[in-house]
Amino acid sequence: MSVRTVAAVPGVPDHPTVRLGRIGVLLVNLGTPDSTSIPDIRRYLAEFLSDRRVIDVNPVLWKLILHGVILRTRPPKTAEAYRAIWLAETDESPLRFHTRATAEALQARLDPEAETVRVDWAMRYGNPAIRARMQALQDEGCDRILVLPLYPQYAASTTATVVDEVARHLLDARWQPAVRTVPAFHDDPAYIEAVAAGIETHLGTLDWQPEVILASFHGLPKRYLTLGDPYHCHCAKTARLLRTRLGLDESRLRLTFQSRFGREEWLQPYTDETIETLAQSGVKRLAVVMPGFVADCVETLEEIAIQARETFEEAGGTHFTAIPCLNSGADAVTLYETLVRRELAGWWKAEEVG
Ligand SMILES: C=CC1=C(C)c2cc3[nH]c(cc4nc(cc5[nH]c(cc1n2)c(C)c5CCC(=O)O)C(CCC(=O)O)=C4C)c(C)c3C=C
Ligand SMILES: [Fe+2]
Ligand SMILES: [Fe+2]
Repeated sequence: MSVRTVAAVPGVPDHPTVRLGRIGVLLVNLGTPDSTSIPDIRRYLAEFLSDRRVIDVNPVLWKLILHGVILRTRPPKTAEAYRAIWLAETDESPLRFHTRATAEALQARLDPEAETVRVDWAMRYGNPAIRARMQALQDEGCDRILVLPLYPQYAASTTATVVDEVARHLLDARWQPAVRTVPAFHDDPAYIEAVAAGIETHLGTLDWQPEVILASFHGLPKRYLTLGDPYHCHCAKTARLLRTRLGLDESRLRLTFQSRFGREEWLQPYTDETIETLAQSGVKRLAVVMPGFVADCVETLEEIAIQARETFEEAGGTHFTAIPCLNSGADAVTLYETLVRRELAGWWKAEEVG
């Protein structure tokens, strides 16, 4: 199939010229504030924490708590964390930087001239918004759009809420594109290989080796697991496949969960408590890999590389390293290229893409 131009709609004299037949690929990540100012952080947290997929408690009660307590108390603390990791050169968060760089590199791999495949990126919360980028892709002639939520492990709080937002765009569209979504890739050999290679490369740069590696994933309320969310199982499977690939047993590569929010119980074991216990029990050298985050962000660079390091060293550890996420490196782009080509093959004959 080739790109074609529809010059006019018969009977509609001033109908604009439309270019059709392109495929859009939309990479979607979680989101990020526009700046580290308190109002921008508050706006971002308000959007994020008002999402029923993220916080599912009684909506009336939650609105009171969110606006009455959380959005008054949390923004200064969150702003401080973002300031510690903000990229001065491009004036943005690392998550935003890597999401954009990944989209650009993937465009170059798939179709450098963007003749038939147009790669774009969006954020679920904050900017650029999913609905704006879906429309922009359509305006550029994409009548099919492949959405890639950048979460290896499915969670309703992450993957599903991206698809919800795409669906809201479709609900309002008079002329809908055809849409596909890339499924979770927690056990995909291409993903496991990329993460394992990242661990090996990073450890190869050190003049010491860890006694223990923690595979630390973002947590979720434990209740979400009992309600049927497969996230915990996806994380456990990723950790198991990494152990097999790296030849490590459960005591050398441990599964933990970080970034708790609120008072209820979250998935266990907790990363911070595990780090403290390990140091107190005599472990001196620790590495932390965060395979659930495809790009470094406030949760990996501040909570782990800064805070968790302090926790470990204060409890007696001597050597600590936070392994970089896939970010926008060649391995990451190869992974996304594999995932995207597999889906596009259903729309185009493989040889027609790129
Ligand atoms: C990778 C998967 C993620 C899951 C699952 C997830 C669930 C989840 N998160 C919160 C609350 C917060 N998360 C915050 C930051 C944040 N979360 C993820 C990813 C997942 N979240 C990322 C990649 C980031 C970093 C974004 C960046 O720009 O760097 C924050 C904001 C920071 C802070 O104030 O601590 C909050 C709040 C909940 C409640 C939740 C599931 C219910
Ligand atoms: Fe989060
Ligand atoms: Fe956090």
